[in-house]
Amino acid sequence: MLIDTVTAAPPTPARLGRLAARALREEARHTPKPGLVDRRGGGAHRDMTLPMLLASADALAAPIAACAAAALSMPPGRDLRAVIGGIGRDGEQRMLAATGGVNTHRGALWALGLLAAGLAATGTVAGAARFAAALAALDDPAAGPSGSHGTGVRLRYGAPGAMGEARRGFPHAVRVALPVLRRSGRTDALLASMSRLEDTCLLHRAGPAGLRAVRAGAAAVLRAGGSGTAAGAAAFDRLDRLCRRHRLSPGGSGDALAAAIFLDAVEGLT
Ligand SMILES: CC(C)(COP(=O)(O)OP(=O)(O)OC[C@H]1O[C@@H](n2cnc3c(N)ncnc32)[C@H](O[C@H]2O[C@H](COP(=O)(O)OP(=O)(O)OP(=O)(O)O)[C@@H](O)[C@H]2O)[C@@H]1O)[C@@H](O)C(=O)NCCC(=O)NCCS
Ligand SMILES: Nc1ncnc2[nH]cnc12
Repeated sequence: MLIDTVTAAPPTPARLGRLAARALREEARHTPKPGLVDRRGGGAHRDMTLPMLLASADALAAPIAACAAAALSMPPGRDLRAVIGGIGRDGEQRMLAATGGVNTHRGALWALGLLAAGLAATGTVAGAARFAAALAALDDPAAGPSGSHGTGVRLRYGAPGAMGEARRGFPHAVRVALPVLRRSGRTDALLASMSRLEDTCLLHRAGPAGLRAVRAGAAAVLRAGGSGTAAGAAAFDRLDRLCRRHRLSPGGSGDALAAAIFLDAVEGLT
């Protein structure tokens, strides 16, 4: 269920930044997560560690707070999109400085930055999703050509990726992961997103076949009753091994889980 009640007062931008960084740390520490960095190690990522993700999370508190502050200081529209684009690019540099050049949280900064802006401006999760979608629909006037993996995958497979997800109001964070998080916990929330998201991280690494295998593996765990049942735990183990063996990373779903943890924490304040 999407809650659309107005909070007494939305948290301040600084608090939203702290809550977002905490959500990113909690997502990083949550264990086990197939293919993702967790307390056991780097999963499918040879160049990431848990301490690196924690440092990256802390580096993003300030830019996410700045996105929220910007949304309070001007009406939604092209000027705000331009300001938030600048904050986002600066935030990406901070992330890269904290990680020695590794893209740990580009998608997460994008999602949590836009959602924090929407929470500051509207005070509700549903309002934040609409606000984020409307801002993402506007072109970023300063965006240069991007050689990102997401761009490559969009050109090759037509996958809408992180941009498409934002333009739809982050449905995998808001409508898929968040309700499952509340009902069944973080592991199943991650799996719910993995079973449905067209993750450009998976497409880039393993093409449509890799994406299909991960989606099917996550769906199998949920069909078996979730990670908390014996049959679900066995299916989870198979998925975990598959991701490690073939270096399959559901990075976009890691971001969706972090966003859901963030939204849940903000709603919990009211
Ligand atoms: C719009 C931007 C997000 C840029 O998007 P683009 O797709 O061009 O860029 P990417 O660098 O590919 O980053 C997008 C990240 O989003 C995650 N993601 C993937 N699929 C989806 C999806 N369907 N929906 C939502 N999010 C998705 C994903 O993050 C994870 O992947 C990380 C690692 O990815 P990668 O760099 O490809 O690395 P590896 O596979 O590990 O590479 P090798 O080691 O093999 O080399 C992972 O850890 C997750 O975090 C994608 O990475 C946006 O950034 C933008 O426009 N920014 C400009 C500034 C701005 O306007 N900001 C405003 C708000 S702050
Ligand atoms: N735990 C994690 N491991 C790798 N990439 C991620 N992106 C977001 N969370 C992640």
